[in-house]
Amino acid sequence: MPLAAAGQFRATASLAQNLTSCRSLIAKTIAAGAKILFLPEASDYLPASAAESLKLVRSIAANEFVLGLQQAAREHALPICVGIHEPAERGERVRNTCVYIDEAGVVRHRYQKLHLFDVEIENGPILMESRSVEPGTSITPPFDTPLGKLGMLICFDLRFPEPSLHHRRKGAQLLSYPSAFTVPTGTAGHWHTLLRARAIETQSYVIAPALVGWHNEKRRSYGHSIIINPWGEVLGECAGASDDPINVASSNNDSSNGEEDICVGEIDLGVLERVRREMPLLRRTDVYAEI
Ligand SMILES: O=C(O)CNC(=O)[C@H](CS)NC(=O)CCC(=O)C(=O)O
Repeated sequence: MPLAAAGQFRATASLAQNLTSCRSLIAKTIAAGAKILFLPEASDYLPASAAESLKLVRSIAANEFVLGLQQAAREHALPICVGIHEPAERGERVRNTCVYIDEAGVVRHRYQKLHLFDVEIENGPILMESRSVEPGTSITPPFDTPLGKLGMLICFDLRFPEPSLHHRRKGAQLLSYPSAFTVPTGTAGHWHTLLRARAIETQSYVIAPALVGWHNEKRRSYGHSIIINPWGEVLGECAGASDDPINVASSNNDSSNGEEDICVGEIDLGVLERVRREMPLLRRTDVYAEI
């Protein structure tokens, strides 16, 4: 059965450093024999502020991080699905997008994050994504990959069942959620619970690669990149953020604490068909609205 890989690393504001980390995840993916690699949200850079994001953002064609991944995809004939930033058409904002690079190194599909993370949680994260990010306005239809039909969503989208059910109705077999989940919400169980719910209710594979560790003095991500099957079972999972104190400058690319890693899972569409056949989820759209 073909393997999918989900990678995690500690992104910083350096595109070059992040490319180096992702190249090492690509090497691990090849060594594991996986046929497709999923990389986290904001893999090109994790900014410390909206101003820094505007300074770092560039178009796909001029993004050295994406160009490097395209070259690696071509070299290894490895499709790569990755979260990045793109400039918005106008205004002082960027787009939070996910692109699918095929085995020839061509950017074939893109999706722009629909739901933005604006939260002010006591003793928790205060993040206002909509200040710097322009929300998407459409769902990219599921498309063929060597492992099955893929529907792309991003991070905070995982809290909303509607777009994943929409993908399922359109034929998706795999759902991807590249993420940069916060530590307080991850520790509360939201990451595992919601992702397993999305897998169980859509009877699909869920692949969620996540950033991990300290990105800058203020921001740390939860990690726990994960692959879940249509029965809700966890097939593979990476470690969480280590308890190391803030160590932004020296610790990137340091895989010794286990943060930079991949997990893999077998994608068996026979299992998916069996789950869907054995437990048909027939909706009562005569009673409530179809999504
Ligand atoms: O685009 C960037 O620069 C990086 N983007 C992110 O880190 C995004 C928006 S701040 N993070 C999340 O959506 C976390 C959601 C989350 O943690 C939850 O739902 O609990």
